[in-house]
Amino acid sequence: MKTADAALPIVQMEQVCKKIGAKTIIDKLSFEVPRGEVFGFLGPNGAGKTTTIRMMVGLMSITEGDIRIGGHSIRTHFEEAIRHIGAIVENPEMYKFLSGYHNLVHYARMIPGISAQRIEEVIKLVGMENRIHDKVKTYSLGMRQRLGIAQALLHKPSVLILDEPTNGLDPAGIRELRDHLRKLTREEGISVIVSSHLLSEMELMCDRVAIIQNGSLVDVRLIKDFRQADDKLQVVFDLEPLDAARNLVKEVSLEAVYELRGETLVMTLDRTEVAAWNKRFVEAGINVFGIRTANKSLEDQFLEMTGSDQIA
Ligand SMILES: Nc1ncnc2c1ncn2[C@@H]1O[C@H](COP(=O)(O)OP(=O)(O)OP(=O)(O)O)[C@@H](O)[C@H]1O
Repeated sequence: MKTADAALPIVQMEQVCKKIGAKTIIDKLSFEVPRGEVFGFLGPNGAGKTTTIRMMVGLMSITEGDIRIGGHSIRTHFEEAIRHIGAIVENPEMYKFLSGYHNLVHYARMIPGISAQRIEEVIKLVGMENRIHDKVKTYSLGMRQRLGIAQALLHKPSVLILDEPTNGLDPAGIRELRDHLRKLTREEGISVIVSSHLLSEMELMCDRVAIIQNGSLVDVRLIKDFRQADDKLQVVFDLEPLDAARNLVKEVSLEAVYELRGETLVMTLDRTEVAAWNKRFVEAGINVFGIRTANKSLEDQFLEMTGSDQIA
């Protein structure tokens, strides 16, 4: 959806607080979701992801602060703000004995101005052309979810918000979902917000993540920055004979950082040095059986940031 505010972030969280009774569930949460990205909302169980998403989509009131969607305040300009959102927060209602197509037609009737052509478009966007005329009861969980996404896209929202979309999906289903979400950002220019407590899934799906814990923001980072956070690589060389390799390392460089770990030699290197060391070992008659990196996983980095072992 083109708006005069196209340069603004699609979602702006401004010092959002949610209190229920005496309990503060969300505490001064501020961050921005740039347009055209898959944005992850990550935190351990109970961190406040669902509460935040419910506030974003207008299902729950905001105690303090504001949320702007496409530049419009959800507090003062609810209709304009909500028009930009397509969301699946709870399981979408579907008629299992109707086809996917008839579900979409039924749903489209409730939204003014949805054309038959738009229905065809959303079917294509979620890649369901081949199965759309089958009954929903024959669909896998992943297909039901894609139908839900198609339904949420009918009114051409600027941002699609999915709460824990990978729940219950197998790895193939997750991969498929990721491909479809990426396609949406590319082909429809739509922004996508997904929540999850699973780092591994976020890494696969998202361009950027906001990490929350106990209702507060820990950090917002590009996934690729996590990958580049360590510019030095820990490189594990599987070598034989190991003693000769160690002697060579000592001979070549006094500064080389290395350790013997089991039957391997682990060196801390710039990426560009890896090939040079491989060459030196081979030229010295040392057998190189394997080279791999052993850097901190994204997960380790998250755990360090949140100081929590709850994120799994
Ligand atoms: N209506 C409510 N009344 C009181 N506390 C609530 C209410 N709704 C949520 N909470 C509490 O707020 C906190 C955040 O809940 P929320 O469901 O937003 O977390 P979440 O990050 O989505 O977790 P999960 O991954 O488990 O769904 C939890 O401690 C929860 O118990």
